[in-house]
Amino acid sequence: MALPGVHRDRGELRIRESLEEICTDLADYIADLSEASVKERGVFAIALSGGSLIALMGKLCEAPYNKTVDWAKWYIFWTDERVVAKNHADSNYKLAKDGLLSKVPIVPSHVHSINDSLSAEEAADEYEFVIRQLVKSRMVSVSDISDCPKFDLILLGMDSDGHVASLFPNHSALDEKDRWVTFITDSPKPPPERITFTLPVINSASNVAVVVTGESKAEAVHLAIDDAEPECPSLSSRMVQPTKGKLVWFLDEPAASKLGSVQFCE
Ligand SMILES: O=C1O[C@H](COP(=O)(O)O)[C@@H](O)[C@H](O)[C@H]1O
Repeated sequence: MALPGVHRDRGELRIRESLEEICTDLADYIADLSEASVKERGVFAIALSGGSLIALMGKLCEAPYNKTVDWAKWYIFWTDERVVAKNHADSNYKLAKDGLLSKVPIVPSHVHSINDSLSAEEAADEYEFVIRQLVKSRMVSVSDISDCPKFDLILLGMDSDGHVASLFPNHSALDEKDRWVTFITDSPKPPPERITFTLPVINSASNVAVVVTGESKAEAVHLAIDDAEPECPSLSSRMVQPTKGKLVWFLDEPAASKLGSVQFCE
């Protein structure tokens, strides 16, 4: 059963009973945004996360999406990446390639992953430079408020600690306001070295979707969406507040099970 609604100032909540429903709704959502962006701009600039998200995007590899989405117009980026070889089991690029990109007709030169031969700091700097070039060429739009890149869609997962991308609780990376891409070398979740979009970039997107499933994440979903609690850690998931863009949460019922008295706006 779908429980659509808009949580006051925390975006649209799409709570679904089954993973099957989430996968279908997510595929429709992405396909619709892709069509609208291609119609408006001629391209679709999408940033992927790793983790459970890629499997939840699996419907896009099937009919009708595999034949109806204009894949050649997609430009693909990562919201975060582990600083490991691209063929390493921990690589978000490998996860997406194996689970999605190898199954749809993406243009290889439109796939922008990090240079895995560099240090974390160098990889972050170079990734930001690549994005800056694509903003200059208007392949990626630019926010008229923050001068940050305005991705057409940023897809986030959220771990049970409430982090999105590689922006971990109480980490100094949460405070980064100037860089578009930063790096960490002390990730509490292995591997330790990662690059990540910063919050100004995430919050400059035209659309942000946070896709969260499973009861293990219910407390983090509550902390991310419901009214702030005293002593709540600094959670990047709570700081996802697009300046002008639209925020949508895709939740299964177990992940949404601890949401408080959600004030749905009609
Ligand atoms: O380490 C990471 O974790 C998050 C969440 O993963 P999930 O499996 O709990 O959905 C992921 O979004 C991020 O890209 C990844 O680097």
